[in-house]
Amino acid sequence: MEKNSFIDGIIDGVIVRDLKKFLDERGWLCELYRHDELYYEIHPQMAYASMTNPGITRGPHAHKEQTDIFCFIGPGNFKVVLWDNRSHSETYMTRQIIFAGQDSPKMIIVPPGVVHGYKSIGPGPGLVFNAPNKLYAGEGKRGPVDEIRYENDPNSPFKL
Ligand SMILES: Cc1cn([C@H]2C[C@H](O)[C@@H](COP(=O)(O)OP(=O)(O)O[C@H]3O[C@H](C)C(=O)[C@H](O)[C@H]3O)O2)c(=O)[nH]c1=O
Repeated sequence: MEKNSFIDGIIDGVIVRDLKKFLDERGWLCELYRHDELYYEIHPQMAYASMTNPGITRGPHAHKEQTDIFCFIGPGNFKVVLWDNRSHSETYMTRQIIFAGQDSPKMIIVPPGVVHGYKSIGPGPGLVFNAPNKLYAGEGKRGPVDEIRYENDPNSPFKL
C-alpha cells in the first residue's frame, strides 16, 4: 500500500465532538464523556492519561477489537491523524486529520481497525485522556495487548 494512496475525508464510524469548557472566575470544568451519550458497546472499561512533549508523535497504532475514546482538552494542542485500514469499510483508504486540544477541545471516538496517531504541536507538553472499551492486557493485565504498532515499521504507509 503506497503511503500516498489515502484520500483525505471523513471516516465511517469515527465520531468527533466538540467539548465544552464551563469557564468562570475559578477556572474551567469540562465533561469528557457520559454513558447516556455513548452506545452501550463502547462504554469505557478503563481510562488513562498521557503527556506528550512538543514535536513528539504517539502511534500510529490500531486495535482489532478496542474502541478508543480520546479526549483532547489541553494543556497543549495535537494534530490527530486517522487512517481507515478496514477493507470492508465504505471509507477504506480514507485519511482524516483533526486538530484538537486546549484551543479546540474535542472527543474523538476511534473504532477498531482505524489506525490512529497524534503529534503534540505545543505550546508545551500535551495531555491526552483515553477511555477505551477494553481493559489494557485484559483482566489483571494477564492477557495479550490488543494493539498493532506501526511507528517502527519503515514501510508503514501511516505517516503523520
Ligand atoms: C495504554 C496503556 C499503557 N500502559 C503502559 C505500557 C507501557 O509500559 C507504557 C506506555 O504505553 P505505550 O507505549 O503503549 O503508550 P503509547 O505509545 O502512547 O500508546 C498508547 O497511545 C496510543 C495513541 C495508542 O493508541 C495505544 O493503544 C496506547 O497504548 O504504559 C499501561 O500500563 N496501561 C495502558 O492502558
